Amino acid sequence: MAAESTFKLTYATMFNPPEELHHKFEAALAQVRANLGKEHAMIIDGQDVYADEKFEDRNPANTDQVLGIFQKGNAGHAQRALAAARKAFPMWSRMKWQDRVALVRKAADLIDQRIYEMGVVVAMEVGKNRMEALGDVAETADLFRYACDRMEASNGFITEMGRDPLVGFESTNLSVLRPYGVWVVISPFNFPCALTGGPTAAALVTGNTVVIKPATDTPWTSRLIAECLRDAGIPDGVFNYVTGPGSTLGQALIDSPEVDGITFTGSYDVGMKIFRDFAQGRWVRPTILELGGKNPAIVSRNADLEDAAVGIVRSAFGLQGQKCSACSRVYIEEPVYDQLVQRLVELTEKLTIGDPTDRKVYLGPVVNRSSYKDYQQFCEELSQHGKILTGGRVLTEGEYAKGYFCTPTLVVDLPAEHHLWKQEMFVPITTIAAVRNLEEAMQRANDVQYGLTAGFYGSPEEAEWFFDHIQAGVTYANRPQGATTGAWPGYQPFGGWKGSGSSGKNAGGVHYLQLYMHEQIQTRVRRI
Ligand SMILES: NC(=O)c1ccc[n+]([C@@H]2O[C@H](COP(=O)([O-])OP(=O)(O)OC[C@H]3O[C@@H](n4cnc5c(N)ncnc54)[C@H](O)[C@@H]3O)[C@@H](O)[C@H]2O)c1
Ligand SMILES: N[C@@H](CCC=O)C(=O)O
Repeated sequence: MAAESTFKLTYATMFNPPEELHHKFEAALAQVRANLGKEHAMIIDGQDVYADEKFEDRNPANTDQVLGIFQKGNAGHAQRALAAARKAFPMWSRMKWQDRVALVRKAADLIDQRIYEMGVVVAMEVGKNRMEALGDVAETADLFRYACDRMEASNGFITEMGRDPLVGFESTNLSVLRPYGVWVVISPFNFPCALTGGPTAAALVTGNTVVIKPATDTPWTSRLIAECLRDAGIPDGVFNYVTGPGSTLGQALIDSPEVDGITFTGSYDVGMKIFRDFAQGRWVRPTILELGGKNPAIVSRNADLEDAAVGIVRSAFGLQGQKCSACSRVYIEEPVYDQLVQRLVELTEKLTIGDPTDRKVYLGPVVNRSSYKDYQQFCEELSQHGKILTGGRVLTEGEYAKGYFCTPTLVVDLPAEHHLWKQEMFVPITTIAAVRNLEEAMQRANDVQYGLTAGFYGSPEEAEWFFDHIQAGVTYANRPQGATTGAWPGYQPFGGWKGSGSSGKNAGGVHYLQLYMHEQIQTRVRRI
């Protein structure tokens, strides 16, 4: 975002962008549209690699539109990519860390240079509105730079320790964090840029070599990240990009003894399977899992209700509720329940739905037919067991006829024991309940297997109580920019507790890079 020098794009600032940003997005949109339907290769050992089988990447806003043709990589491609990464590891890991930092920074600059093109691809591939799409790309460049900054701030993680109190000897001790080896990054569809690029940058800057496998709904965005890494001059084999189904290609990566560590971001069920499968190796290998969420907002009788309403609606329906951090549950103290619910409905009904590349649109389509069907089934069930206040239907006429468009949905009167209070739906549906007091809200908020993000609206004293009691890795108080969403590297490092994540250290934070390295103590003794 260098051109808009006074404007720093983050998920919290994206609501009033400068006009210039829209002009540049429009220009990039025209260019990308003129280049749809092309075939894209995998990248293994620096070479474009084609598979016998292919798959189509289609636009969820208009499923007639083929965005690109991608390679259906198989177990053989997984082995080739891992072998290339293994071969490159000695050179890359022994390179001065300052040189690795320089290359990763250069890749960040290239991402910035291509931000509009990449933003358009994210919007078309995922269905993100244009500001969310540009945010995903800008976040990626910031994650790259943050990883570089942490490497520098930590002196490459080389730390002088105490000297042994020996008579007649000088004994110096160094703690050196060193890379593990070959790292696999498996990413989800919803943040195809940041959640592919962020772990990749962390793994690379710390000296690991990488194999990237994106979600099958979003292979194009990751191809563009891979191009930025390649064009920055990162040597052949240091990163490799393969595409294909998780159940075959992804599983082959997980099952390989050639993998030294993995970062998986995706659903709880797939993540737990990967965790168990990966544990079948000969020793314990680092497994960073970033999983689902069922993120609550709690609203006290002392809250600023307008801030609460705006923040909840943004977090419930940004990216069509398909953020791990989406606000999918709301607990409101009884005295302000009616007033807040009325305002939530008003704001929800004002949201614009349509082609997400259009600047006026807030909600695009959900990502694929499976999510579209899920939405319809959830709405059917919720209408039987609760009351749908607004939404609850898909749009199928006119401009919506060829896409997966779902109306943003608010539900009340769902019994507290209903399973949809606990299950991640990952579509634009939020359930709302009245609570007698904040203790009841907190008990219900924590009574799920997840612990990713949470939001609170109330007095400053109540907010401190909230932080102290909520079981979640990213927590916000009194934030109209987003009740539970909108974390940014360096500001809100992102990660979850309980079933939402394995490492307990958040991405884009001060403790993250260390997850990609193991410690070696080097003791050097000489007689004096
Ligand atoms: N905690 C976080 O930071 C975070 C961020 C974004 C999304 N998510 C979660 O991701 C989910 C949505 O993304 P999704 O639908 O793409 O998730 P998903 O679990 O369906 O897929 C994620 C990735 O895993 C791959 N995969 C599937 N089966 C595999 C297997 N057997 N072996 C190896 N790889 C396999 C997929 O191809 C994809 O690349 C939600 O649950 C969301 O909460 C979490
Ligand atoms: N950075 C995102 C979370 C990514 C998960 O899907 C947010 O905070 O909204």
